Amino acid sequence: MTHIEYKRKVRTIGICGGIGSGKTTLCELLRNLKNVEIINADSIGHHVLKEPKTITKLCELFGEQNITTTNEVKVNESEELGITKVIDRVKLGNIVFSDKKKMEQLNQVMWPRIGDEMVSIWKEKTKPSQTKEEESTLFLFFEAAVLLEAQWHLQLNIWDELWVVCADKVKACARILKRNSHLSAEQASARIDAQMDNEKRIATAQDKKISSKVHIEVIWNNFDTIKEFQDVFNDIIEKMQKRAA
Ligand SMILES: CC(C)(COP(=O)(O)OP(=O)(O)OC[C@H]1O[C@@H](n2cnc3c(N)ncnc32)[C@H](O)[C@@H]1O)[C@@H](O)C(=O)NCCC(=O)NCCS
Ligand SMILES: Nc1ncnc2c1ncn2[C@@H]1O[C@H](COP(=O)(O)OP(=O)(O)OP(=O)(O)O)[C@@H](O)[C@H]1O
Repeated sequence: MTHIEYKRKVRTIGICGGIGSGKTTLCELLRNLKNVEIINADSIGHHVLKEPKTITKLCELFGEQNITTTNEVKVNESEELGITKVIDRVKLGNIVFSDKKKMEQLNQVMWPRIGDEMVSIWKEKTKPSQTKEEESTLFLFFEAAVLLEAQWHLQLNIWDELWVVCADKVKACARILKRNSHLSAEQASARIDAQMDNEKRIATAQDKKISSKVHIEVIWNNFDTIKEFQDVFNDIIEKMQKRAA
């Protein structure tokens, strides 16, 4: 018996950009469109932080008492409770966002695992199926703040486009302070400085190694209202659809 396989056209787009630049806002606008799926690399990272291997490795690096908290969880069918240790992201964040070396140690553990998960998801979404699917192109977005820092633009062979979202530091800092009220101005500023600056990010994305194969879109979001950003967004989507046609 012959099996017919149907392959839907998928266009894979990475969204990167600094903290507070507007990646999530952009994704919220994308969610209103048809044929769009968005995968968030921060969420993949949060799952990776729950893997026993990761917990063991990070406790060795940073000290169990410094980065974990204990949780009461159901351990069996009869609702018995047990204690388990989980990574406390606030504690870990406070350590790594103020210490470049420690951030590098964390990245060495996390980035390969997150990258592997992104490729697995991409393989799943792009594999042929036995049922006839929609003929329209699926736009598969990966929102990954540190996409360029992690070298995923070069290491993961999945991209059709890379979108770089940018906002000036003062703007980004004000947005972070408004959104994360537990952070001080110094902490917000340290988080921005822990990442690539806009200039380097744009230059990295526009480097021939990647821009010769992948469409690069630089998106400035220094606006004070979502309405102003929406106008820019509409234009970007129109061009994205033309490229996919
Ligand atoms: C440091 C951790 C524990 C903080 O967790 P928390 O829930 O507070 O933040 P969350 O994961 O939601 O990230 C929020 C933002 O912080 C910035 N950020 C996160 N990790 C990093 C990093 N390694 N380098 C620079 N900036 C980072 C990004 O802008 C991200 O969008 C967590 O971010 C982490 O494990 N980071 C390492 C893995 C990683 O790089 N994740 C980001 C994938 S895009
Ligand atoms: N054009 C805009 N007008 C008004 N507010 C905005 C605009 N863009 C973003 N914001 C606000 O700024 C804050 C940060 O934006 P957003 O969460 O989209 O950034 P981000 O790049 O996803 O940041 P992070 O990496 O920290 O998750 C949010 O509260 C958002 O509502």
